[in-house]
Amino acid sequence: MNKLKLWEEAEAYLTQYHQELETAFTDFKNRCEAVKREIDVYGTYQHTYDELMYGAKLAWRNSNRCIGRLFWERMDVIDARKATTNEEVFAYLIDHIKKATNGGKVKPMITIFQPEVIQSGASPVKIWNHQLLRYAGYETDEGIVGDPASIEFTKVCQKLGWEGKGTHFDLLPLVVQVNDQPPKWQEIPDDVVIEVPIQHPTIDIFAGREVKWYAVPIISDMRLEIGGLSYVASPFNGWYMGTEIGARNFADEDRYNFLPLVASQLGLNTKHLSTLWKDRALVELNAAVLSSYKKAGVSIVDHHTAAKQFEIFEKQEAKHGRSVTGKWAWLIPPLSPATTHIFHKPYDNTTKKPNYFYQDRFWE
Ligand code: HEM
Ligand SMILES: N=C(Nc1cccc(CNC[C@@H]2CCCN2)c1)c1cccs1
Repeated sequence: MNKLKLWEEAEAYLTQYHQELETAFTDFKNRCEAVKREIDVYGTYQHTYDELMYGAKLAWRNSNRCIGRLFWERMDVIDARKATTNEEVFAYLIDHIKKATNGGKVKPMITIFQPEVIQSGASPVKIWNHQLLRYAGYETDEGIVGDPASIEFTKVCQKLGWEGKGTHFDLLPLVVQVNDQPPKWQEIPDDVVIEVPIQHPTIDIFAGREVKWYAVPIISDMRLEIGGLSYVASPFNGWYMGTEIGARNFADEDRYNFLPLVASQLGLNTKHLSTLWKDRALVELNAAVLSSYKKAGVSIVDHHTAAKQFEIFEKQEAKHGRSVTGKWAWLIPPLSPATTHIFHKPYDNTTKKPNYFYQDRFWE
């Protein structure tokens, strides 16, 4: 990005920042002058902590695929821009897992490392994980063990020297890279992770198998763009919506594929699709996920409540004269979508900035 483009992006963000926070006009003008000069001299600029914090929250508010945006203003923002070594990065990541887990009362949080260097496009800190907590996947002679979605990344970790136990629920190591040196990996200490045993309240739906899932989803491979600056390592978490686990991670045929087992434990006739055995199994599986998290005292939201919260978000935004953008196909939940208001209306999928974006995998 050249200096002029960067200034245009910076000015657009500073304008929104000062307008929404209703700061004094002179403060806005002085800040613009300072940033303009900084870009002119250094080819880049530094956000103040407040600009960084508000930008991360706006990026969440602008995330078209997110149903959880009602709480966009309530997020802890950790400034990790001074971290430069692998050890410092690992420490921030483990601290993030600990603080966000908060004993089960999950706190939305983001940890923001140094931005990409505008001139060279180099990124000083890279996180190779898709999520800080995720289970390994292995291809074995007896078939796939663990999470099929992790098979490729698990091989990368094994090439780096990591060895998993080979169970269906092996937490992958953290893999980070600084200044394009070779990546380093580190196991996550057991005591900072909460995992939830998944059981149905009344039926043995997994036929005695130990099934669990981790408490906190922490996305660590997206790029946070604020005012022209790209924070390529900015892991963020919320809490889970039950269907993510019960209707996708456990139900997809190319994930844990538990529906046939659950249906058979429910005594359903799986010979004909028309018996709706998949639908009955899905409901019991999702009920089991929600009741298990609740029993464990770990935050989770059901898809009906989440849709109601999103409706309040839409009304709140309208009251502030702001348009809500969204991606319909992602906002509707994968279970009983038409029972939510979202299904019955269109959404404008325009991309506003600041926002979170996909970026190329650092390990391919
Ligand atoms: C607080 C509770 C939250 C809930 C219940 C929630 C729920 C969800 C769900 C269900 C999805 C769809 C995920 C999928 O289908 O794979 C999603 C997507 C997304 N959420 Fe949220 N969210 C929450 C907080 C956050 C926070 C704190 C951020 C960032 C600061 C965020 C940013 C996003 C983004 C960027 C996506 C799209 C991801 C992609 O395109 O792969 N969400 N959210
Ligand atoms: N509840 C959450 N779920 C979530 C949010 C964003 C992205 C993801 C992972 N999405 C990718 C998966 C894999 C393909 C389709 N879904 C999960 C949150 C994760 C981080 C903050 S909220």
